[in-house]
Amino acid sequence: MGRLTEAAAAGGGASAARSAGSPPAPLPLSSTSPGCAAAMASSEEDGTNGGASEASEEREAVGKRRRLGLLATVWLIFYNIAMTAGWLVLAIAMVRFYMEKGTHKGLYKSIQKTLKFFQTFALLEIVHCLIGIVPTSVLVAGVQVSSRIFMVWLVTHSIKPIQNEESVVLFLVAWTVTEITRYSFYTFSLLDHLPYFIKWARYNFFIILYPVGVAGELLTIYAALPYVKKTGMFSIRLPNKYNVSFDYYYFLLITMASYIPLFPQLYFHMLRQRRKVLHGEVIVEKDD
Ligand SMILES: CCCCCCCCCCCCC/C=C/C(=O)SCCNC(=O)CCNC(=O)[C@H](O)C(C)(C)COP(=O)(O)OP(=O)(O)OC[C@H]1O[C@@H](n2cnc3c(N)ncnc32)[C@H](O)[C@@H]1OP(=O)(O)O
Repeated sequence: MGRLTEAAAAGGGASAARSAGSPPAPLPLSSTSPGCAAAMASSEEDGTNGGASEASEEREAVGKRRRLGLLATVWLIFYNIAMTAGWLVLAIAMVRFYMEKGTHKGLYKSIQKTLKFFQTFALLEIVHCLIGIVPTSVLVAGVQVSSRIFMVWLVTHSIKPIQNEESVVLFLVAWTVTEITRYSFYTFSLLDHLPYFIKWARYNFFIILYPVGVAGELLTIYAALPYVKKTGMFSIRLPNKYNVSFDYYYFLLITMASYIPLFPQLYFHMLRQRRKVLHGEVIVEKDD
């Protein structure tokens, strides 16, 4: 999935096209949606964007609402508020647990229902992309959400002996901070009242939280390997009437290996988004 990325000086043409109502199209791995970028002049990193930029942002927001339609906007506001609230509840529960017990042991068990509910609910993000109410790439959202669902249901929920690993806390904290920031970013954006610090947090926290989260996930899968090998869980052995075999142990190894090509793509995608949104660069991406 090779691609050429060119960062150019900010320009408003594409943005104007979107504001005029051009439909959102499914995008390649990196979203090329110029929404924020075109609206923001490059002086924005320090939060001192001038009146012209604010007017431009306002026009952008009006265009975005028109493009989305009322029903989709209302739904997304509801969805993002619900998700922000859900992850906030999770954050509070984790802090309270640690303050009361002074250990991370038992933390996963105490928050697992809320985690499973809200992370599974996030499958709707793929639906949002598929039906075109958000311009995120289906592939980006798909990799992001499916790897989380996999971690929640097929690793941490299914393999009880690893639930007290420190690495579980690592990815839980990274996910929670990320999602509170991300969903509140979307909510305030849709309401046209985006505080600069939320925008800043959305496009800076990931620099640390993404590697921390991925490290937590990989270490957790690694910790699960001996148990999976010993029990043969989720594995199908030959001979059987379908003549099919599947080894969950090797599946986990392959999944771990797949982080090597996939994670850098997501990380560099976010770095490009950061340049676009915070520095006003327009990123033009072409398939090779
Ligand atoms: C079966 C097993 C499979 C296993 C596979 C294994 C391989 C996995 C390898 C990789 C693993 C990653 C694991 C992840 C770990 C973590 O999460 S660790 C914690 C740190 N994480 C992060 O920081 C996550 C960062 N990721 C994101 O922010 C996003 O999820 C994204 C999917 C990468 C997309 O970001 P981006 O391209 O910036 O797009 P969006 O933010 O989605 O925005 C594009 C436009 O769409 C609008 N929009 C999107 N969603 C909404 C919404 N819900 N409501 C309203 N609007 C939305 C958004 O505003 C943008 O609009 P414009 O401004 O108009 O462009």
